[in-house]
Amino acid sequence: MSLLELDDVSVTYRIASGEVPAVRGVSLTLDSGAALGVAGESGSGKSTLAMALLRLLPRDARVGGRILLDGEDVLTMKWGRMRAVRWAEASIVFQGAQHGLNPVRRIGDQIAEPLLVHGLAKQEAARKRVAELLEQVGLPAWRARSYPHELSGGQRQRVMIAMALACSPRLIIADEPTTALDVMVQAQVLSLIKKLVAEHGISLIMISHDLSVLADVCDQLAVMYAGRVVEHGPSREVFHDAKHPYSRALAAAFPTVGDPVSRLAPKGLGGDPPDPMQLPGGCSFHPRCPVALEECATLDVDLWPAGERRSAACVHVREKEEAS
Ligand SMILES: Nc1ncnc2c1ncn2[C@@H]1O[C@H](COP(=O)(O)OP(=O)(O)OP(=O)(O)O)[C@@H](O)[C@H]1O
Repeated sequence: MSLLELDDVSVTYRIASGEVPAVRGVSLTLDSGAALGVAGESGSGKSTLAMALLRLLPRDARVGGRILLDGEDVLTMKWGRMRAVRWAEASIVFQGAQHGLNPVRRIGDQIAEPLLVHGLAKQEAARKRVAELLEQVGLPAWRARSYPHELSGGQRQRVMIAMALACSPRLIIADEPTTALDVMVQAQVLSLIKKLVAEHGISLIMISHDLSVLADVCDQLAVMYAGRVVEHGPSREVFHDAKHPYSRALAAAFPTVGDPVSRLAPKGLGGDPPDPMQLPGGCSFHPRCPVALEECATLDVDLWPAGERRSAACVHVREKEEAS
Protein backbone atom coordinates (compact mmCIF):
# COMPACT_ATOMS: atom_id res chain seq x y z
CA MET A 1 0.00 0.00 0.00
CA SER A 2 1.14 3.56 -0.66
CA LEU A 3 2.21 5.59 2.35
CA LEU A 4 0.45 8.63 0.97
CA GLU A 5 -2.38 8.85 -1.51
CA LEU A 6 -3.85 12.11 -2.78
CA ASP A 7 -7.11 11.77 -4.61
CA ASP A 8 -8.47 14.79 -6.49
CA VAL A 9 -7.18 17.25 -3.88
CA SER A 10 -8.17 20.88 -4.29
CA VAL A 11 -7.56 23.93 -2.10
CA THR A 12 -9.43 27.21 -2.43
CA TYR A 13 -8.65 30.30 -0.36
CA ARG A 14 -11.59 32.59 0.38
CA ILE A 15 -10.55 36.22 0.26
CA ALA A 16 -12.53 39.48 0.26
CA SER A 17 -12.57 39.75 -3.53
CA GLY A 18 -13.55 36.12 -4.17
CA GLU A 19 -12.02 32.66 -4.27
CA VAL A 20 -8.43 31.68 -5.11
CA PRO A 21 -8.25 28.17 -6.57
CA ALA A 22 -4.65 27.46 -5.45
CA VAL A 23 -4.65 23.67 -5.97
CA ARG A 24 -6.92 22.01 -8.52
CA GLY A 25 -7.62 18.28 -8.66
CA VAL A 26 -4.22 16.86 -7.71
CA SER A 27 -3.94 13.06 -7.54
CA LEU A 28 -0.59 11.54 -6.57
CA THR A 29 0.78 8.58 -4.63
CA LEU A 30 3.97 8.11 -2.66
CA ASP A 31 5.32 4.68 -1.79
CA SER A 32 7.03 3.94 1.49
CA GLY A 33 10.70 4.93 1.30
CA ALA A 34 10.25 6.81 -1.99
CA ALA A 35 11.03 10.48 -2.70
CA LEU A 36 8.65 12.66 -4.68
CA GLY A 37 9.65 16.08 -5.98
CA VAL A 38 7.05 18.79 -6.58
CA ALA A 39 8.24 21.47 -8.98
CA GLY A 40 6.75 24.69 -10.30
CA GLU A 41 7.19 28.44 -10.37
CA SER A 42 6.17 30.71 -7.53
CA GLY A 43 2.40 30.65 -7.07
CA SER A 44 1.84 27.24 -8.69
CA GLY A 45 0.38 25.86 -5.45
CA LYS A 46 3.30 23.77 -4.14
CA SER A 47 3.35 25.10 -0.58
CA THR A 48 -0.44 25.10 -0.37
CA LEU A 49 -0.44 21.42 -1.32
CA ALA A 50 2.31 20.64 1.24
CA MET A 51 0.44 22.43 4.02
CA ALA A 52 -2.81 20.69 3.09
CA LEU A 53 -1.12 17.33 3.68
CA LEU A 54 -0.72 18.12 7.38
CA ARG A 55 -3.75 20.41 7.69
CA LEU A 56 -1.56 23.43 8.35
CA LEU A 57 -3.53 25.78 6.10
CA PRO A 58 -5.15 28.97 7.42
CA ARG A 59 -8.85 28.88 8.26
CA ASP A 60 -9.86 30.65 5.06
CA ALA A 61 -8.68 27.65 3.03
CA ARG A 62 -11.19 25.01 1.93
CA VAL A 63 -9.75 21.60 1.08
CA GLY A 64 -11.52 19.04 -1.09
CA GLY A 65 -10.72 15.47 -2.15
CA ARG A 66 -9.00 12.79 -0.07
CA ILE A 67 -5.56 12.64 1.53
CA LEU A 68 -4.78 9.16 2.87
CA LEU A 69 -1.71 8.77 5.09
CA ASP A 70 -1.12 5.07 5.65
CA GLY A 71 -4.80 4.51 4.86
CA GLU A 72 -6.08 7.15 7.32
CA ASP A 73 -7.92 10.16 5.91
CA VAL A 74 -6.03 13.25 7.07
CA LEU A 75 -8.91 15.57 6.21
CA THR A 76 -11.39 13.86 8.54
CA MET A 77 -8.94 13.01 11.35
CA LYS A 78 -9.79 14.27 14.86
CA TRP A 79 -7.52 17.14 15.99
CA GLY A 80 -5.86 15.06 18.73
CA ARG A 81 -4.86 12.41 16.22
CA MET A 82 -3.77 15.08 13.74
CA ARG A 83 -1.43 16.63 16.32
CA ALA A 84 0.12 13.22 17.00
CA VAL A 85 0.56 12.59 13.27
CA ARG A 86 2.44 15.90 12.83
CA TRP A 87 6.03 15.31 13.93
CA ALA A 88 5.54 11.70 15.01
CA GLU A 89 4.55 10.35 11.58
CA ALA A 90 5.07 13.19 9.17
CA SER A 91 7.04 16.37 9.69
CA ILE A 92 7.77 19.41 7.64
CA VAL A 93 10.94 21.46 7.01
CA PHE A 94 10.25 24.97 5.77
CA GLN A 95 12.49 27.28 3.78
CA GLY A 96 14.40 29.98 5.65
CA ALA A 97 15.34 28.21 8.89
CA GLN A 98 15.70 31.50 10.75
CA HIS A 99 11.90 31.77 10.89
CA GLY A 100 11.40 28.25 12.20
CA LEU A 101 13.62 28.56 15.26
CA ASN A 102 12.96 30.43 18.47
CA PRO A 103 15.81 32.97 18.81
CA VAL A 104 15.87 32.92 22.62
CA ARG A 105 15.92 29.16 23.20
CA ARG A 106 18.92 26.87 22.97
CA ILE A 107 19.09 24.56 19.94
CA GLY A 108 19.08 21.39 22.07
CA ASP A 109 15.88 22.38 23.90
CA GLN A 110 14.15 23.08 20.60
CA ILE A 111 15.14 19.73 19.10
CA ALA A 112 14.09 17.91 22.29
CA GLU A 113 10.70 19.61 22.46
CA PRO A 114 8.72 17.30 20.15
CA LEU A 115 10.15 14.25 21.96
CA LEU A 116 9.06 15.60 25.33
CA VAL A 117 5.70 16.92 24.10
CA HIS A 118 4.77 13.60 22.50
CA GLY A 119 5.99 11.69 25.58
CA LEU A 120 8.53 9.78 23.51
CA ALA A 121 11.41 10.43 25.90
CA LYS A 122 12.17 11.76 29.39
CA GLN A 123 14.77 14.52 29.97
CA GLU A 124 17.91 12.36 30.06
CA ALA A 125 16.92 10.18 27.08
CA ALA A 126 15.89 13.30 25.14
CA ARG A 127 19.33 14.84 25.80
CA LYS A 128 21.03 11.75 24.41
CA ARG A 129 18.71 11.70 21.41
CA VAL A 130 19.50 15.37 20.71
CA ALA A 131 23.24 14.58 20.63
CA GLU A 132 22.55 11.66 18.26
CA LEU A 133 20.37 13.82 16.00
CA LEU A 134 22.95 16.61 15.85
CA GLU A 135 25.57 14.07 14.86
CA GLN A 136 23.26 12.68 12.16
CA VAL A 137 22.93 16.11 10.58
CA GLY A 138 26.68 16.76 10.81
CA LEU A 139 26.83 19.07 13.85
CA PRO A 140 28.85 18.47 17.04
CA ALA A 141 26.86 17.57 20.16
CA TRP A 142 28.02 20.73 22.01
CA ARG A 143 25.95 22.77 19.55
CA ALA A 144 22.92 21.78 21.68
CA ARG A 145 23.90 24.65 24.00
CA SER A 146 24.05 27.23 21.19
CA TYR A 147 21.41 29.80 20.33
CA PRO A 148 20.20 30.12 16.70
CA HIS A 149 22.10 33.40 16.10
CA GLU A 150 25.38 31.60 16.86
CA LEU A 151 24.87 29.33 13.82
CA SER A 152 25.24 29.92 10.08
CA GLY A 153 22.24 29.63 7.74
CA GLY A 154 23.32 26.14 6.66
CA GLN A 155 23.79 25.02 10.28
CA ARG A 156 20.36 26.35 11.19
CA GLN A 157 18.83 24.41 8.30
CA ARG A 158 20.60 21.28 9.63
CA VAL A 159 18.99 21.96 13.03
CA MET A 160 15.58 22.18 11.35
CA ILE A 161 16.24 18.82 9.72
CA ALA A 162 17.27 17.35 13.11
CA MET A 163 13.98 18.65 14.55
CA ALA A 164 12.05 17.05 11.71
CA LEU A 165 13.84 13.73 12.34
CA ALA A 166 13.42 13.83 16.14
CA CYS A 167 10.35 11.61 16.42
CA SER A 168 11.51 9.25 13.63
CA PRO A 169 8.71 10.16 11.20
CA ARG A 170 7.89 8.00 8.20
CA LEU A 171 7.43 11.03 5.96
CA ILE A 172 9.29 14.32 5.73
CA ILE A 173 7.96 17.22 3.67
CA ALA A 174 10.76 19.62 2.74
CA ASP A 175 9.49 22.92 1.32
CA GLU A 176 12.35 24.67 -0.53
CA PRO A 177 14.78 23.46 2.17
CA THR A 178 17.85 24.96 0.50
CA THR A 179 16.50 28.06 -1.24
CA ALA A 180 17.90 30.60 1.22
CA LEU A 181 21.38 29.01 1.24
CA ASP A 182 24.37 29.74 -0.94
CA VAL A 183 25.30 27.21 -3.59
CA MET A 184 28.02 25.30 -1.70
CA VAL A 185 25.93 24.98 1.45
CA GLN A 186 22.90 24.07 -0.64
CA ALA A 187 24.80 21.10 -2.09
CA GLN A 188 25.85 19.96 1.41
CA VAL A 189 22.30 20.14 2.79
CA LEU A 190 20.94 18.31 -0.27
CA SER A 191 23.41 15.47 0.12
CA LEU A 192 22.51 15.30 3.82
CA ILE A 193 18.81 14.97 2.95
CA LYS A 194 19.61 12.27 0.38
CA LYS A 195 21.73 10.34 2.89
CA LEU A 196 19.16 10.51 5.69
CA VAL A 197 16.31 9.42 3.43
CA ALA A 198 18.34 6.47 2.12
CA GLU A 199 19.70 5.40 5.52
CA HIS A 200 16.47 5.68 7.49
CA GLY A 201 14.01 4.57 4.80
CA ILE A 202 12.06 7.81 5.26
CA SER A 203 9.67 8.89 2.52
CA LEU A 204 10.23 12.39 1.24
CA ILE A 205 8.21 15.05 -0.51
CA MET A 206 10.50 17.82 -1.61
CA ILE A 207 9.27 21.09 -3.05
CA SER A 208 11.34 23.35 -5.27
CA HIS A 209 11.15 25.56 -8.31
CA ASP A 210 14.47 24.00 -9.36
CA LEU A 211 13.88 20.83 -11.38
CA SER A 212 17.60 19.92 -11.35
CA VAL A 213 17.67 19.77 -7.53
CA LEU A 214 14.58 17.58 -7.45
CA ALA A 215 15.89 15.28 -10.19
CA ASP A 216 19.04 14.83 -8.09
CA VAL A 217 17.24 13.91 -4.86
CA CYS A 218 13.88 12.37 -5.84
CA ASP A 219 12.71 9.22 -7.66
CA GLN A 220 9.49 10.76 -8.97
CA LEU A 221 8.62 14.26 -10.09
CA ALA A 222 5.33 16.10 -10.31
CA VAL A 223 5.40 19.42 -12.16
CA MET A 224 2.68 21.89 -11.14
CA TYR A 225 1.33 24.80 -13.11
CA ALA A 226 -1.51 27.05 -11.93
CA GLY A 227 -2.52 24.59 -9.22
CA ARG A 228 -2.54 21.45 -11.33
CA VAL A 229 -0.08 18.65 -11.98
CA VAL A 230 0.83 18.96 -15.66
CA GLU A 231 3.48 16.24 -15.77
CA HIS A 232 4.40 13.27 -13.62
CA GLY A 233 6.96 10.50 -13.91
CA PRO A 234 10.41 9.19 -12.93
CA SER A 235 12.43 12.29 -12.08
CA ARG A 236 15.43 11.84 -14.36
CA GLU A 237 13.17 11.08 -17.32
CA VAL A 238 11.05 14.15 -16.65
CA PHE A 239 14.15 16.30 -16.21
CA HIS A 240 16.04 15.08 -19.29
CA ASP A 241 13.10 14.37 -21.57
CA ALA A 242 10.11 16.40 -20.44
CA LYS A 243 6.87 15.78 -22.33
CA HIS A 244 5.04 18.95 -21.31
CA PRO A 245 6.32 22.24 -22.76
CA TYR A 246 6.17 23.84 -19.31
CA SER A 247 8.37 21.13 -17.74
CA ARG A 248 10.77 21.51 -20.67
CA ALA A 249 11.06 25.24 -19.98
CA LEU A 250 11.61 24.63 -16.25
CA ALA A 251 14.29 22.03 -16.97
CA ALA A 252 16.02 24.45 -19.35
CA ALA A 253 15.92 27.15 -16.66
CA PHE A 254 17.93 25.01 -14.21
CA PRO A 255 20.18 22.74 -16.29
CA THR A 256 22.44 21.64 -13.43
CA VAL A 257 22.09 21.42 -9.65
CA GLY A 258 22.43 24.83 -8.05
CA ASP A 259 23.96 26.42 -11.17
CA PRO A 260 24.33 30.06 -10.05
CA VAL A 261 24.02 31.52 -13.54
CA SER A 262 20.88 29.65 -14.53
CA ARG A 263 19.29 30.56 -11.17
CA LEU A 264 19.08 34.16 -12.28
CA ALA A 265 16.30 33.84 -14.85
CA PRO A 266 14.20 31.02 -16.25
CA LYS A 267 15.43 30.99 -19.84
CA GLY A 268 12.92 30.13 -22.53
CA LEU A 269 9.92 30.92 -20.36
CA GLY A 270 8.42 34.29 -21.19
CA GLY A 271 5.63 35.99 -19.27
CA ASP A 272 4.32 35.37 -15.79
CA PRO A 273 2.23 32.59 -14.32
CA PRO A 274 -1.49 33.43 -14.44
CA ASP A 275 -3.45 34.94 -11.56
CA PRO A 276 -5.41 31.95 -10.20
CA MET A 277 -8.51 34.15 -9.98
CA GLN A 278 -8.29 34.89 -13.71
CA LEU A 279 -7.11 31.68 -15.28
CA PRO A 280 -7.08 31.68 -19.06
CA GLY A 281 -9.59 29.39 -20.76
CA GLY A 282 -8.47 26.05 -22.18
CA CYS A 283 -4.99 24.98 -21.09
CA SER A 284 -3.80 27.45 -18.42
CA PHE A 285 -0.30 27.42 -19.94
CA HIS A 286 -1.36 28.22 -23.52
CA PRO A 287 -0.63 32.01 -23.46
CA ARG A 288 3.05 31.25 -22.63
CA CYS A 289 3.37 28.01 -24.55
CA PRO A 290 5.82 28.02 -27.48
CA VAL A 291 4.01 25.14 -29.19
CA ALA A 292 0.37 26.08 -28.47
CA LEU A 293 -2.24 25.21 -31.09
CA GLU A 294 -5.40 27.17 -31.72
CA GLU A 295 -7.46 24.56 -29.88
CA CYS A 296 -5.35 25.00 -26.69
CA ALA A 297 -7.25 28.24 -26.00
CA THR A 298 -10.44 26.24 -25.44
CA LEU A 299 -9.35 22.66 -24.76
CA ASP A 300 -8.08 21.71 -21.30
CA VAL A 301 -6.45 18.28 -21.55
CA ASP A 302 -6.24 16.07 -18.43
CA LEU A 303 -3.12 14.11 -17.55
CA TRP A 304 -2.61 11.62 -20.35
CA PRO A 305 -0.37 8.52 -20.31
CA ALA A 306 2.96 9.39 -21.93
CA GLY A 307 5.01 6.21 -21.80
CA GLU A 308 5.69 3.84 -18.95
CA ARG A 309 4.76 5.35 -15.54
CA ARG A 310 4.61 8.79 -17.13
CA SER A 311 1.82 11.25 -17.80
CA ALA A 312 1.46 14.79 -19.12
CA ALA A 313 -1.46 17.18 -19.63
CA CYS A 314 -0.81 18.44 -23.14
CA VAL A 315 -2.68 18.13 -26.42
CA HIS A 316 0.55 17.20 -28.23
CA VAL A 317 1.10 14.29 -25.87
CA ARG A 318 -2.47 13.15 -26.33
CA GLU A 319 -2.22 13.33 -30.13
CA LYS A 320 1.04 11.39 -30.15
CA GLU A 321 -0.27 8.69 -27.84
CA GLU A 322 -3.53 8.41 -29.79
CA ALA A 323 -1.60 8.02 -33.03
CA SER A 324 0.71 5.29 -31.67
N1 LIG B 1 -3.42 32.61 2.63
C1 LIG B 1 -3.69 32.84 1.34
N2 LIG B 1 -4.79 33.54 0.98
C2 LIG B 1 -5.08 33.75 -0.32
N3 LIG B 1 -4.34 33.29 -1.35
C3 LIG B 1 -3.23 32.58 -1.04
C4 LIG B 1 -2.85 32.32 0.31
N4 LIG B 1 -1.69 31.60 0.29
C5 LIG B 1 -1.37 31.42 -1.01
N5 LIG B 1 -2.28 32.00 -1.81
C6 LIG B 1 -2.31 31.99 -3.29
O1 LIG B 1 -2.37 30.65 -3.71
C7 LIG B 1 -1.59 30.44 -4.87
C8 LIG B 1 -0.57 29.34 -4.62
O2 LIG B 1 0.37 29.81 -3.65
P1 LIG B 1 1.50 28.87 -3.04
O3 LIG B 1 2.24 29.67 -2.01
O4 LIG B 1 0.91 27.58 -2.62
O5 LIG B 1 2.45 28.62 -4.32
P2 LIG B 1 3.94 28.12 -4.37
O6 LIG B 1 4.05 27.36 -5.64
O7 LIG B 1 4.29 27.40 -3.11
O8 LIG B 1 4.75 29.48 -4.47
P3 LIG B 1 6.10 29.90 -3.72
O9 LIG B 1 7.20 29.10 -4.36
O10 LIG B 1 6.20 31.37 -4.02
O11 LIG B 1 5.90 29.60 -2.26
C9 LIG B 1 -0.95 31.79 -5.19
O12 LIG B 1 -1.72 32.44 -6.16
C10 LIG B 1 -1.02 32.54 -3.87
O13 LIG B 1 -1.11 33.94 -4.09
